[in-house]
Amino acid sequence: MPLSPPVIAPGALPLVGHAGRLLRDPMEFFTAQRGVGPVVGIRLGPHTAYLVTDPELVRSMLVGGYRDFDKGGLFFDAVRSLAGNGLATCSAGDHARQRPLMQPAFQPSVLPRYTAVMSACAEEVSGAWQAGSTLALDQEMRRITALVATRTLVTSKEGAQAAAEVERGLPLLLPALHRRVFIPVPWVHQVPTPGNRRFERTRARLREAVDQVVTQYRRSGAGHGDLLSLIMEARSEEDGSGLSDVEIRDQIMSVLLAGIETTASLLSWALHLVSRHPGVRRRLETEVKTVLGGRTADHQDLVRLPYCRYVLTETMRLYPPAALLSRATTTDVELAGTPIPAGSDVLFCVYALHRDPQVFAEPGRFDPDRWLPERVTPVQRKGLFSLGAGRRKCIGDSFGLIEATIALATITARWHLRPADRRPVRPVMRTTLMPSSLRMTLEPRTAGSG
Ligand code: HEM
Repeated sequence: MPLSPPVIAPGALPLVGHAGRLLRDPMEFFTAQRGVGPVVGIRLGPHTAYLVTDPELVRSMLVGGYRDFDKGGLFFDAVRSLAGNGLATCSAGDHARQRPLMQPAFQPSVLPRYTAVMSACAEEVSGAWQAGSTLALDQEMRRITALVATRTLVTSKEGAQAAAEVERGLPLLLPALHRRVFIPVPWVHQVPTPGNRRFERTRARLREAVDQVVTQYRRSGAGHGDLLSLIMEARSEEDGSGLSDVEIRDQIMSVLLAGIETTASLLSWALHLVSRHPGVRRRLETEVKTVLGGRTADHQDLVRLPYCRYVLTETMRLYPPAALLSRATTTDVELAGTPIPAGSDVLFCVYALHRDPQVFAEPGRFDPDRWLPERVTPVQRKGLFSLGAGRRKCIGDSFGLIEATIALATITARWHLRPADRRPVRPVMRTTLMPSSLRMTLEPRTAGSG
């Protein structure tokens, strides 16, 4: 194929390029680029990034090309400023060493021990809600996932403090990180404006809290029976070495960020979609009532809640929590006839990829049944990137899905959620994709309402 430079996305302004549109409504902007070409140039000031819009090209990049397309680029450079060099952000070389050391903490045999805790956390938060009250459900979902983190990932007193700092700090840190993605000019973020100072203060508090966790686990020995203990105890099969203190600090930060915010986003969108689709809500309520019959959800229930899973999978298709991801090329490469020099930023927008009508019929429709075993197609399975693909696929995928299934079932068993806002709920990029607002009024489910 003859090589030619990328087509540049229309609408670039002098000096700033596409930065304004990207800051205003990135999902709309990225979705609009599908028709422009499989690889589209995006201008951010003097900088050109490459947006890949073709699902097959993205898969080939993630699966076969993971060394040429390494972690980095606009999105991960920004995340690295918070999460350091943990598993989610490290380069392929570090990843080959870190992933086997992290894997034992996430293997299927350890997950059942967390399910009861997840169930108790969802009961605790949703059990404290008052009938008739109106709540910001996205914040409540973050309360559940932060509580789960403190009771499964890092269970010490210091761990609870670190998770509380994450819960408090994320609403400020994540939108700021998002701005850093599209304004990749370091000095802009170093000017001592009130916003930048708040960012620095919050980040410093978070780092300090996480450092205290590492110090305390080192002093008292791991053995807390939590995920962090498993990570600290892991040893390389090759040379018997474990993770260093700095690596452990970065893993805690990564796991807290990834674990709390992504699952909170998934749950928020699921509650939003279910509240707007009465047919889906009724089927969900029937399944939950039949399976749980008023008792608390446990690990054995997971296989008996398939509709819950289809609802969550479909939610992540329409509103993937990790909606925008990036890579940095480590060598000169070529994608669909476009030459991409080493050191370039390559972006892919999972939200836009999931709305490709070639892959998903009626892509804008919320249809959990498209994931029924008799309906789902290989093209759909391959076109789903909500949990990534290839070697960098989400390590917490089962953990997050179990947590979301249990929380969705627990909330559905207790409550009807009625949207309290007339304004449409819009997707807003705050590093993860969150609803612009999710105020809902709570009505208890009566015995006969399912
Ligand atoms: C259901 C909610 C979740 C979603 C949608 C999600 C999404 C993702 C995605 C898309 C990736 C790949 C990113 C890329 O290719 O650049 C990823 C990686 C990762 N996730 Fe998740 N995640 C979720 C839950 C979790 C949880 C609960 C944890 C930890 C407890 C976690 C920890 C990680 C880590 C450490 C990585 C990096 C893996 C690697 O590079 O080897 N995630 N996640």
